[in-house]
Amino acid sequence: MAAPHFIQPEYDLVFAGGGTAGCITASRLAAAFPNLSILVLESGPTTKDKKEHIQPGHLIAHVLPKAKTMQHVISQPSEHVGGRRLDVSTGHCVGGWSSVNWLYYNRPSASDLDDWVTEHGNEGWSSKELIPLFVKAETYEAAPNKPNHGYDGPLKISFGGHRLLEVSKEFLEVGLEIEKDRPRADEINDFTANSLNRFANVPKWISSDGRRSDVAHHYVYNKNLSNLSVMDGCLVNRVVVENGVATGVEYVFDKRIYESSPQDVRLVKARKLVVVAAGAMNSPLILERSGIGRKDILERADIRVVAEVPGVGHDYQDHSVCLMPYIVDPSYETMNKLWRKDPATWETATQQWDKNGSGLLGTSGLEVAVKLRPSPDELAELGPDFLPVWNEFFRDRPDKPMIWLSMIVGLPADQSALPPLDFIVPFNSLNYPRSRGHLHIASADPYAEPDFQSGFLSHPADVAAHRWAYKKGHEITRRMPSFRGALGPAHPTYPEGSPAAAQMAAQAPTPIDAPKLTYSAADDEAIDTWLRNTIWSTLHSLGTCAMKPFNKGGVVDPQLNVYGVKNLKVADVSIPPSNVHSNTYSLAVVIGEKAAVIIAKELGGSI
Ligand SMILES: Cc1cc2nc3c(=O)[nH]c(=O)nc-3n(C[C@H](O)[C@H](O)[C@H](O)COP(=O)(O)OP(=O)(O)OC[C@H]3O[C@@H](n4cnc5c(N)ncnc54)[C@H](O)[C@@H]3O)c2cc1C
Repeated sequence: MAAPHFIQPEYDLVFAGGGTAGCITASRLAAAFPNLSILVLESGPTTKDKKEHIQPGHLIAHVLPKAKTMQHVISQPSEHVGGRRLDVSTGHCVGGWSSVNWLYYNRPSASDLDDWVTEHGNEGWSSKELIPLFVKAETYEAAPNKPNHGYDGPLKISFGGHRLLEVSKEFLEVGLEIEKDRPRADEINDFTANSLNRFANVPKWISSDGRRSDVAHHYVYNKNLSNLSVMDGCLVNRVVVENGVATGVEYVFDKRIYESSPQDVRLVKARKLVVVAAGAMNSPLILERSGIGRKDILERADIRVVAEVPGVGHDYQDHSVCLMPYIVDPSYETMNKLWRKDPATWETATQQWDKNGSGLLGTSGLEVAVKLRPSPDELAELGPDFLPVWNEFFRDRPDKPMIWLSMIVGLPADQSALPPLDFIVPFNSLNYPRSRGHLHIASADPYAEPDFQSGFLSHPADVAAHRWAYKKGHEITRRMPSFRGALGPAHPTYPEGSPAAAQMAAQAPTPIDAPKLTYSAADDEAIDTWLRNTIWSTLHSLGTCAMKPFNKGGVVDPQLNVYGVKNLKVADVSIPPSNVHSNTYSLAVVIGEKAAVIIAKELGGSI
């Protein structure tokens, strides 16, 4: 299909990328300045009124290999991950990752944000200044009258149309029983240390009537703003910079969406400002294609240097994740029954959702979590590789967890490649990995694969943290009454004769009061090898256009201006200068809101 758009030659503001932060900033500005013309160019397809973007349980559609709503970014092979090339996908549609993500509601610690000021010099980005923006964006249906939550913002947060599956309940019950120092809480998102070491049923970015709280439907489609044009299938190649000023962008109609569109390069001018909001996996690539980046990287791709900004794409960060798939008794309700379209489950779920948004289609199957910060005894278990990181980074920051343990009630993969069983997947997401990667262009072609390295497990402390947390997850899961065994090939292969190896063969739950497994050095080595062969990304890529001083590797200043170019900003999850412990949707939302405030002020108004 050829692209149907009519795009004017000039707008006041042009956005490269119509994802989470981009849609929010553009929508807030369009509403506040009715005379301002705003264009958003989004490379992915429209999401309007499509069930796979509205029904949370339908998210499996985006996991399928041929899904056009995801862009698969493949890393270079690395010895640290067993020589594998990792697929770190990113949302590729209007609404970006907010339209395809797993809907788990999670917020950073206050110190994660305060570090951006105290360590990286970004005035205006402290927790005190940002928390009101978290509050402004949400309607917290999960509980009334909670401090630091909002009750009239665009994005609804609740437990979804399906509050807690039986298997999730078991996870909480067993966790509470064997982790006596980690009690139950009804809130683990209050920005403080009170959120740590507590088991909780977590709310989701889902309204209580079972609908995904994406930004496309809640900031754009429902607003009908006549001065805001969001064009799908428009792939931005580069920002045009003339005499040090960004004056517009060049784009092509994305052939992955509009297959028969001619590939001629089009130009749209920006009278006031260009905002790059293409996400952490694409914003640095747009800058580099525009001639903004490290000199040798630009020259290698035959691109004229417009501004030498060596920090572009330099410090890729993420949360590496360790997934632990287990089989559960078929009598339990799991998302696998829905995802493989078991006729009875699908029919019931459809009826329930059509009636009032309830049932399995009203959840993502991600319902429980505990944010783990090790006790002194546990620090000893973590061993000498982790201790220096504890002393240097964690010890004096009591609101920072090391890792969070959560669980998906289902194995989220192409179901046609799986046996027709019921699974649960506990997983550990490492909060502040020491490992770093990079993301650069390898060519000037906007469709070309980038030069990407995740950096995962290149620091021994990260391996130690994952090894420790894997054992913790296993101790809980093997005691759950629904447990029917580990999915063999997806767990460590221990040396013959070790107690851990015997346990791997178990197909029935372990008594709750059984002693914890002990692991030999050889067992630990088996876990490390398995980690390297299976570690993956939580898909929380960030930091590739960091907001830091220029001489410390920064790409943008605290007003989000790209160093060395006028009228050009970056606004998305590529700008955090350091990691946060939480998932990153809440962060993208607050960056979108903050960017709107900054730009509104520069335009002589306020939001
Ligand atoms: C599968 C998945 C599950 C996740 N689960 C959770 C979760 O449960 N909870 C949570 O808090 N976070 C989750 N996240 C992360 C979170 O959703 C993202 O970090 C956040 O939404 C990113 O927002 P952003 O604005 O930085 O980028 P995006 O939302 O990705 O926006 C960037 C947009 O730019 C577009 N674009 C890219 N290149 C170009 C170009 N050249 N021209 C034009 N357009 C372009 C992209 O298509 C995209 O729409 C998940 C992410 C993924 C991928």
